Amino acid sequence: MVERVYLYDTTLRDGTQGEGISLSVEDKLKIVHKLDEIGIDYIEGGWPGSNPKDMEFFEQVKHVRLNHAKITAFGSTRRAGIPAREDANLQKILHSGVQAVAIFGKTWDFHVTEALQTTLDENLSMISESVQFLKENGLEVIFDAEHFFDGYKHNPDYALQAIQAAEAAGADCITLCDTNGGSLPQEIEAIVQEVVRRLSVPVGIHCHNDGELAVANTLAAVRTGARHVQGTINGYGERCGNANLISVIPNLQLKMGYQCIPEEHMKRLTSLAKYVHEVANQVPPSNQPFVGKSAFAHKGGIHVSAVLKHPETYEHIPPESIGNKRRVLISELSGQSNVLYKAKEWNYDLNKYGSRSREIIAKIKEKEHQGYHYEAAEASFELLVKQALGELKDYFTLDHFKVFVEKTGSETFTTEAVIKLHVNDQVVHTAAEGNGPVNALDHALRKALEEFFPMIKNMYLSDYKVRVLDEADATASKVRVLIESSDGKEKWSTIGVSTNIIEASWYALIDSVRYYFMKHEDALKDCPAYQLHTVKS
Ligand SMILES: CC(=O)SCCNC(=O)CCNC(=O)[C@H](O)C(C)(C)COP(=O)(O)OP(=O)(O)OC[C@H]1O[C@@H](n2cnc3c(N)ncnc32)[C@H](O)[C@@H]1OP(=O)(O)O
Ligand SMILES: CC(=O)C(=O)O
Repeated sequence: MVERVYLYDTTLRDGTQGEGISLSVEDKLKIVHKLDEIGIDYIEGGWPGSNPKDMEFFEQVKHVRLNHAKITAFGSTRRAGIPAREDANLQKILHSGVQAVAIFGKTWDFHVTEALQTTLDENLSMISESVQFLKENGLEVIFDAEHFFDGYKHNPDYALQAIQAAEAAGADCITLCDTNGGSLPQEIEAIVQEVVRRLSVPVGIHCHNDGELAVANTLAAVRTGARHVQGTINGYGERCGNANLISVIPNLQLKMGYQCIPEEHMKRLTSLAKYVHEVANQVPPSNQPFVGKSAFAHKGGIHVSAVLKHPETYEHIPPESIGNKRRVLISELSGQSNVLYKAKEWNYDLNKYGSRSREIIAKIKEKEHQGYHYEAAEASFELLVKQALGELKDYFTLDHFKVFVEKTGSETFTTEAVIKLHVNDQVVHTAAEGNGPVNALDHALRKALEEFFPMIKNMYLSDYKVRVLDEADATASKVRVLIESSDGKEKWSTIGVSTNIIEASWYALIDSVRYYFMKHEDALKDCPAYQLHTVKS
């Protein structure tokens, strides 16, 4: 039978101890729903004794119907020198209305004498009396053995006495914490093995990522008997973060054969990770293992060639199994296979064009050498392919444009662009103002084309980025302009490179418009200018 590992999510508590992470009560409630849906067993909502926001969360979450997860509160053992029933933190946990609680207690003697500034015996009493008090009040109690691994390395007898005190007082699970995140997998394995041998209650693991080993250490603990795993979505957490459940889950379930969440929910991992990044207002790291945009993005030609034959040549798991997808990138490191793959994605059968894919590759490599970066501008790449195949329509041609920037005295800058284009056999000549030269050029181009292609009103520039390519040349440097455009439904990116920023912007701008027209050729039939010729490659 498949063995079960229980998941305890602390995104809403330890996750918010990460720099830059702050969640409102509404954010926390939204995340609770998603965690419950995917099958997390315990959701630690916060520390009721810490702040009014967490108290409000526990009030509001009482009205939320969950299918699976238990909402859990967090807190510490009682303060030194007072009875547990008089401890304000423990009282607040009881009033929070939860059925389960995790309380952390000291297991490293150094922390007892230096941080708590109390005696080793008093700390053992704090642990056992706090656990007992919460148990007597009907709660499921998880004891988080703070700094357990460091404590065990310095004074194993005391560390063991501390967790045995929690067990004797009735704790339902003892979670061993690598609080400073500095332990190595082999240390975790040996220590967890020893603890599992000595305790009768289930053992859990809670790892921090200071040595970049939180996931590895968590897996090592499970290998040697831990069956309760604590972590956060996307690895948010104090300092360098906590064990990332988004990586822990597929490793345990797909590779080590444990069951953590229902099999059919595995495909939701990618969207869960993105959702939590979004709510937490974090930019998702593209190289995040398993779920990042680049996690299955193949760039090197050798890789793409092999992946097309057998995906497992360069993929450790099928991307779809966790809801991600394979991508192929175009760059100077591409081979024919990259181009064939992309062409197939766009439904072009390059095989019928003989050696064209080689010519396309040669062109890309040459352009990338000039400063182009097609990986970030797939629309420009698609135009390049279409043009090379002789299938790109000649929507308009430029006669010339002029851009004027004027400043007189204390007046603000004014900018104007004049443009002359040919659309079929007609000439169009317009001018427009803008809040800068590229904006004025964009306005003038649109104004000129609007009469022939009214659909241009539906598209707009959604992002504009400039990067200086060879800074050593200062103001004579080459610049790369990347433009992102949208029609409200789709987004596409185009590129231009030149030593002149206006010229680079122009190339990116016209690619953006040409791409839009190319993708909506059916709609172009209703446009006054529909009599298009193809562009010579
Ligand atoms: C390993 C972890 O991640 S533990 C969780 C850490 N998270 C947080 O600290 C976030 C929430 N914390 C808070 O809101 C506040 O720190 C509070 C409300 C808990 C306490 O605030 P204050 O009463 O002002 O105390 P302060 O934060 O300055 O110091 C912590 C106190 O807790 C004591 N303490 C620390 N661990 C424990 C423990 N396991 N059991 C009992 N007391 C403890 C410390 O000795 C210190 O006591 P002192 O004030 O007598 O020196
Ligand atoms: C309990 C906890 O968060 C820790 O020891 O890291």
